[in-house]
Amino acid sequence: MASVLRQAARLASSRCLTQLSAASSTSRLGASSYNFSPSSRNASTSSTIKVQLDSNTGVAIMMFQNPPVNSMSLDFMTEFVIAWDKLELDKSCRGIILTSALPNVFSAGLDIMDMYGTTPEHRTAFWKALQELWLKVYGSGKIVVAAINGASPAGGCLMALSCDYRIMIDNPKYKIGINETKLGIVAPFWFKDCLENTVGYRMSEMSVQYGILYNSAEALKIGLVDQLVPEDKLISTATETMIKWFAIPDYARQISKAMVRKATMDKMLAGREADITNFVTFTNKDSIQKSLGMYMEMLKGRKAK
Ligand SMILES: CCCCCCCCC/C=C/C(=O)SCCNC(=O)CCNC(=O)[C@H](O)C(C)(C)COP(=O)(O)OP(=O)(O)OC[C@H]1O[C@@H](n2cnc3c(N)ncnc32)[C@H](O)[C@@H]1OP(=O)(O)O
Repeated sequence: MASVLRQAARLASSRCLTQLSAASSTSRLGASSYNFSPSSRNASTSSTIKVQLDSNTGVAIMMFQNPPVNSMSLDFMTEFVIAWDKLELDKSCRGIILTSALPNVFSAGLDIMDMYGTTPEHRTAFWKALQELWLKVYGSGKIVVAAINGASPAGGCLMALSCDYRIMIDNPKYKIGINETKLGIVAPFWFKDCLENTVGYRMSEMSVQYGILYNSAEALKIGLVDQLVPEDKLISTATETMIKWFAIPDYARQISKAMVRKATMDKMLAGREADITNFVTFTNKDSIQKSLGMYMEMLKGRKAK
């Protein structure tokens, strides 16, 4: 089966290479060069992001390794974007699987310590980095599959929602959702838009207000994830899924994807500066700082028990 899929991918790949390079100019590409050799499995590791690209299949696996919980700190997001840009420029890469190198957690979302007790300048850089990351993943011309191998709250859920397909380990202990209100903070409009685009208006209305974290079965039921698999099948299923998507000509798929996502991206781009100001102003408030501090204490206290 795997070899048949690989062969199909190679055929599709050779048929679409010209189209892919033409389409690349329409996708959001980054700025650096990244020369994987054309026919082998290549690895690249920064301190928090590990990338493996199989140039035979065109599938790259990008693993988060920012212990203890893959929180999205400014450093993590900066390294993510650098690694992402390199893959975007690599024509042998047609799709990217996002997953975690740590057990039990995909990503704990934004690093609360970057929002708590930091300067407005720091929070401005932090929020810009998040916007940049999201624009790149959501607007990518590549096929992006989330292989969710653990908890995925808030920013972690946003990361998954920005992919084209979500596969999650079938385990009720892993939760995913937009839980910001539980921290006493508000998810920005573009988090909400991504959720709404995926699960619909009514479900997102309930979800963002209550700050609901769904277990894997619930997430599948509402369409927040597309597929559940046993833990030992996660990466193989993600890879096989990706290779099936490769049968679609890239150019047509990329234009279709851009068409579907354009309104959400344009809305965010138009409100980008205001969104940064909102975030900084909001997190300047004493009441919000207090909520964040209490939440961190709760997390640490929970561990002590
Ligand atoms: C108007 C609009 C304007 C805009 C207004 C503002 C908009 C902001 C949008 C925010 C988006 C977000 O993503 S906010 C972040 C939301 N994230 C969360 O709520 C997740 C909180 N974390 C968890 O639930 C758990 O940690 C979980 C991920 C399930 C893993 O559980 P575990 O038992 O394995 O691990 P724990 O013991 O809990 O955590 C291990 C250590 O990691 C720390 N830790 C856990 N999550 C962390 C986090 N997100 N940031 C930093 N540190 C974190 C803990 O404190 C522990 O630190 P030590 O004790 O020192 O080891």
